[in-house]
Amino acid sequence: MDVSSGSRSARLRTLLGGLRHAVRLGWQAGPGLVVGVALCTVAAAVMPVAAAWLTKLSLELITHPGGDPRRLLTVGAGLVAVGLATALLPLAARYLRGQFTREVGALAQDGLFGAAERFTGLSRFEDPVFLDRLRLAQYSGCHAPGNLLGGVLTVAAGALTLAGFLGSLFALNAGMAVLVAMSAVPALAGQLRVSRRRAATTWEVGPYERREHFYQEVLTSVQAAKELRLFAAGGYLRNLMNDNRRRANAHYLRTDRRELRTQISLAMLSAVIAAAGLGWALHAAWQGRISVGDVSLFVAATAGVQSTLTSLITEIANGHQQLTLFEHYRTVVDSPADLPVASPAAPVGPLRGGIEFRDVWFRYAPDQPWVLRGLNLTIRPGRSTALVGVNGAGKSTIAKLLCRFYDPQRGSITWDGADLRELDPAALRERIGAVFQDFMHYDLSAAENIGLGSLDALTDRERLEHAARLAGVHETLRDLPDGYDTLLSRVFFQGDAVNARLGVSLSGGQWQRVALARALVRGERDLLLLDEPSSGLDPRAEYEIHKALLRHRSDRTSVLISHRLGAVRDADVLVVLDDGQVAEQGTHVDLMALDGRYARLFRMQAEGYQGDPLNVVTTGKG
Ligand SMILES: Nc1ncnc2c1ncn2[C@@H]1O[C@H](COP(=O)(O)OP(=O)(O)OP(=O)(O)O)[C@@H](O)[C@H]1O
Repeated sequence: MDVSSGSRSARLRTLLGGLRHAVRLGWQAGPGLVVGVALCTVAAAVMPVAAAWLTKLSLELITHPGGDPRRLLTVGAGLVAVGLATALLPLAARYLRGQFTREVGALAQDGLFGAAERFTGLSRFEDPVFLDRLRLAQYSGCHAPGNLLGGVLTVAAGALTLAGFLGSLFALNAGMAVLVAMSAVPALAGQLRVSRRRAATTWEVGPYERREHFYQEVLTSVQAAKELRLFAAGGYLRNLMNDNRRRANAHYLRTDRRELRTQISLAMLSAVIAAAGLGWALHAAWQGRISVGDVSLFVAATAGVQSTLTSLITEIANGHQQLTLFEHYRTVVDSPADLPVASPAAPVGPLRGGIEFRDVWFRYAPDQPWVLRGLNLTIRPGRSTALVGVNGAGKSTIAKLLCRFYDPQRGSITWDGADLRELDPAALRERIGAVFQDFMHYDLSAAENIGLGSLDALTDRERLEHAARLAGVHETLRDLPDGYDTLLSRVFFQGDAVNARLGVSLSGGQWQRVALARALVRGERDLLLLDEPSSGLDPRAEYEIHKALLRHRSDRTSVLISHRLGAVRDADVLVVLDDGQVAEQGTHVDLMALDGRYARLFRMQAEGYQGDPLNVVTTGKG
């Protein structure tokens, strides 16, 4: 629910729901800290009152000599204690609040990223609105509960002070007390409007700030540094970064101006009321109805009520803004599953009958073109299937659909006859090993870079080394300064602050082998997806790795994607994709005999290697 829209009562219900959620989160983070902060804040608020009473008592004891001196001593000691408490309590409250904010921030962050991890598909991470929300959720989840606790306590403490001042004013002029109190109503309404606008501004500037952040990252990332320096493109990106900052600032400026206008109106209203009150007080004193002392008390009480009301209203408006922003956190944490999961989900057995795409239509979003248009394809168990086609033909899309990162809009994909939508995605993925085209370089140790493929192998060095050997990268990793424990990163230090050492950077092909090892460490999974697993390898390495993989998976199901037809010609079935459908399929020999697209592409590549070097061609258009 968006708190900036909907009826007033719906908005209120949402805000109250948010408040309950924030309180629950705060309480989970540290009940002791919440109680500690509350006690310190309330105690600090009553200290001035205690000091006033003890001062009054001590003055009375002094002006009435002959009393018990021990009483004066006790009152004096009380005053010292109150003085000390007045100095120390705010410090203790600040310390506890800092600790509370850190604890609740860590808890909220864990909750948020736990929720993000529960999204089984990829579409949320490709949705700019969701990414904007995620950014605000991170901020508000970490800060809102702490700020709300502080706000609630400040309001409670302010209410105590306000009651004292308002009582004094009421004793002198009841009408004036009511008038000052009533002036809080437009002030509160105005400030709430401002806080709603502020929260809306934070949402509106989200896309600009996220883009600004992207440019900042690119301008300082080592991956982009080569191109940006060679192409001298840094200035262009810096301008884009500045442009997004300027746009965000323009939004903030508009909001600041509105806020200024509201606050000027409210300040003038307060001044008019205070002036009217002063006029009444002077007139009453002139006529002898009240004393000069009363005038001074009246002025002090009016100023006290107004300033306390202002700070109370500001706190309430801040709390309102925090709650409005906290809705982003709640929305992410309470988001429904992105892909429907059957309940109960059917078990996923070892692949025996094969995987079938039946009349599969798929596009990434309703406003985007179809990538697959009624695709029919069978992936036979125990066989290797190679997908071939021009750039954008949909090969990687098929690999992602096989992992159920998306669901097709029409048709079905079945695993041994069971629709993937009926299966538990985690159980399905347990049965799959994969190297994706855009595989990750993790700034972690070499062992972790492989072990992430199967967490139970993280501490099993033998398994890690076996996978690395299969991927042909064992010797490289073994010979690193700290072997498999070497950090594969140039942006973080290895070791602690005292013994910090630079990590190591691998070559593109070595990284690709590490990614392959990560897939292979999963062991004998039912399905292995290899999306361009050897594009960065030298020809000899590519040949060796393919031979090793064929040996390793001789009776296993594999889907290979490659533009280098020489690398996949030995696959049991070659599938040529075109226009979102299967254009040709068969063995290399079948397809060469067919003399269709595959044969043309294969001959072009072969000629490229043997003939005129200027005619080197791959299956890609781009
Ligand atoms: N995450 C995505 N969101 C939107 N469109 C996408 C996404 N991924 C791919 N596409 C589009 O889907 C089409 C198929 O892309 P896909 O990556 O499956 O092709 P491919 O055959 O693997 O290409 P290549 O040989 O270049 O790797 C392309 O037109 C691409 O623009």
